[in-house]
Amino acid sequence: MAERPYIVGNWKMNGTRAMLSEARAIDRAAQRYMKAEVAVAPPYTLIHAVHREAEQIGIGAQDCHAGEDGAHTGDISASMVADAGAKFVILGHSERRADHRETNKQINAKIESALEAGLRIILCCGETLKTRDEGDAVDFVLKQLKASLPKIEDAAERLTVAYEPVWAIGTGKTATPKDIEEMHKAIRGLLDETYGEETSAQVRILYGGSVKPDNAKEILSLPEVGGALVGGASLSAESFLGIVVAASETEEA
Ligand SMILES: O=C(CO)COP(=O)(O)O
Repeated sequence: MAERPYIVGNWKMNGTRAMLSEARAIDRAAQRYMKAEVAVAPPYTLIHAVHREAEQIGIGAQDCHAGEDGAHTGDISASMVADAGAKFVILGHSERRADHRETNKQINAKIESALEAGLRIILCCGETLKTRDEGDAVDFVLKQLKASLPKIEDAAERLTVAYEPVWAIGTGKTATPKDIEEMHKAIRGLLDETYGEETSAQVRILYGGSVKPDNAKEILSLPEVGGALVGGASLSAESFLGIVVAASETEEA
């Protein structure tokens, strides 16, 4: 794959200003591993501060509202996160779908709004264990994506898809290489169908779900895996950088 592997830390609802030293350490070390593209998505409260610390890594948000501004107490718009220094936004994470009942339609509206604000998008998808056990994982994920993918031929280079099986998030369980490969190939097929092969080739597909330094190399070497979306292991510079190192070693694979 021509593009550098994309390693993104999703800090979720973790981090106070004490975490800024971790962000600084990640940023300084990332300058030595230029074969990987490294980014973190801190909570809203830290976006601006991490942005000020960072010279190398990309900074993103974990969500945004679909509207531009107005009476939406507690919400943050795409242009507001961009103003704080975010260059991308994670949308459709399974924790948002579960905790806030976000639908594919709402996620699609957020994507359009974020693209409008000039942000890059990481669109998450993934099945529950029940769906996988019923043999419907691929169909389910493709349906999620079909309903939320933006109509954006010209913005494809700003789109990344992240496959995150719900049952692998924060559980220490990872999907098998065979399952990851099967799902990523199916997602690529859908992207080819939706945007055409040339445009689809610009969209990276990340894997997320218990990625750690000791399994990163195997996962990142799989066909169609263009990087990783990392939760727990992104909260310390040491473990996150272990994944960045693995990514920079697998780049030629
Ligand atoms: O949800 C995830 C990243 O968005 C994955 O989380 P974990 O790496 O903690 O399993």
